Amino acid sequence: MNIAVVGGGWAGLSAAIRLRKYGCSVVVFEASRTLGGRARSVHSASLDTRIDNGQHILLGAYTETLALMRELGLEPDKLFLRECLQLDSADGCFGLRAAALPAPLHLLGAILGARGLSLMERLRIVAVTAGLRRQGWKVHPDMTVAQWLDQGAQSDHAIQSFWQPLCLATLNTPMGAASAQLFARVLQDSLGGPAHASDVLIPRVNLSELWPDHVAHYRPDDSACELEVRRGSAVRGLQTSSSKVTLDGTPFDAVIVAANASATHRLLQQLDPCASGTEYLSMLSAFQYLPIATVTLQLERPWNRTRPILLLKDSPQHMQYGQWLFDRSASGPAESQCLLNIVISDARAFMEHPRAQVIAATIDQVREQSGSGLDMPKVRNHEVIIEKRATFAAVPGLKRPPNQTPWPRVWVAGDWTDTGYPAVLEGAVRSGKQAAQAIYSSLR
Ligand SMILES: Cc1cc2nc3c(=O)[nH]c(=O)nc-3n(C[C@H](O)[C@H](O)[C@H](O)COP(=O)(O)OP(=O)(O)OC[C@H]3O[C@@H](n4cnc5c(N)ncnc54)[C@H](O)[C@@H]3O)c2cc1C
Repeated sequence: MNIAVVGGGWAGLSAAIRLRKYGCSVVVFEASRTLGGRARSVHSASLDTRIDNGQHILLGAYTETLALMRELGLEPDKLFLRECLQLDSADGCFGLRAAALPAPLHLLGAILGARGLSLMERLRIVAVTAGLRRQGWKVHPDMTVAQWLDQGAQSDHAIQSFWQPLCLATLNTPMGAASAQLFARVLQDSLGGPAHASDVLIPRVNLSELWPDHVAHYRPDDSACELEVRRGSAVRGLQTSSSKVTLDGTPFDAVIVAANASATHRLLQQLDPCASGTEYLSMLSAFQYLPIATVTLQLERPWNRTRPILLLKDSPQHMQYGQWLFDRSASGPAESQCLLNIVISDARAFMEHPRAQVIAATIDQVREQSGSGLDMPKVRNHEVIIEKRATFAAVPGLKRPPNQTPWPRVWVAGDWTDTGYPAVLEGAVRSGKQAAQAIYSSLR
């Protein structure tokens, strides 16, 4: 079988590996010169080094992603800084750390021992989470995270210090609009699994190098099947017949379109109209998107903070929108030793301000919240990367398309398909694997 994959993001590459393992010949077409899609490395001219398009973290619960890396012969233990769940605010006012106990006691210990929350607030967090577990991690599909927290009698203070950062980091959607069901899925995976599922994994190397760049060398057997990766190769035309699909004039037995939802829409709308095609296309065009901004500061010397990740308190009235601070001296490659990443999820408000002002405010925010005795070294240079369509808005009632399309020999994959996850790496990897399995069992 000769299969085409459109898109060299995590979903497309995951599909390609699985298909090659099944003994198919695969060609991956990637529009960009860099593999990885929304989780890729870029060259920063102002910092004169390679950085990521945005700070990413993975969880111990990302089992398919870790398995895929092992399949490629890579060693996740070396490629990630792995830590048990620990959240600390940069100003030291809030903190929790998973206890060295079996699940779920490790998290019970973390919440009951949390610094900066009253006893009542801690008990209510435990109660609302335990209630969710009893309900099989299911909530009403129309409910927002804000409504769920309100129902769980969470205080404003607990919401601001604990729930809001968690919701924005995992769904990139404000609590008032975010789907409680998708949030519950994240909690289920990280809190409802074994103790290591809630571990936080910070890449030690840049994202494209983590595994996407290794895919072209994947050779699971001695067969003549090839896995070819064509970079800088955007697919523009797609046609199907009962026996073939054709991409820009080249025939294949089938295709997995693993582009983002809007690029996938552009390709699929070229196909012959069919009964359920209109409904399928309308699911693809219904997504709304939200931006993520990453401000990278290059310091004069490494800061060597004790924690690689810290929570920041935002203060919109001062144009301070940073939510998380990553000190790359603890986790990054050698060339990242002096870099700090400040992450701003749902960065719409950040984008409204003049760039110079909002960067100065972000630097002030980090400096002010970093506590005495830990003076931040001088900032030498900075870079800002805004991914305008970082993720789809994880709102309630979203209809997400399945991998199988109404057109014969055409499958799709991506974090936006019906994975049950919000837009995350593990969802993309699982979607790719699922599409490959489906295509193989239907065509062989
Ligand atoms: C700044 C940022 C931070 C994030 N942080 C996290 C995090 O911490 N943890 C986490 O789990 N997730 C995070 N995510 C989400 C994660 O990056 C995505 O869920 C994941 O990368 C999506 O992968 P994908 O393969 O589905 O899609 P994409 O990465 O969008 O891949 C699609 C690919 O298709 C290519 N393409 C499009 N059209 C064509 C065409 N016509 N021909 C050929 N190629 C085409 C594109 O160039 C792209 O490479 C973050 C995302 C961003 C942007």
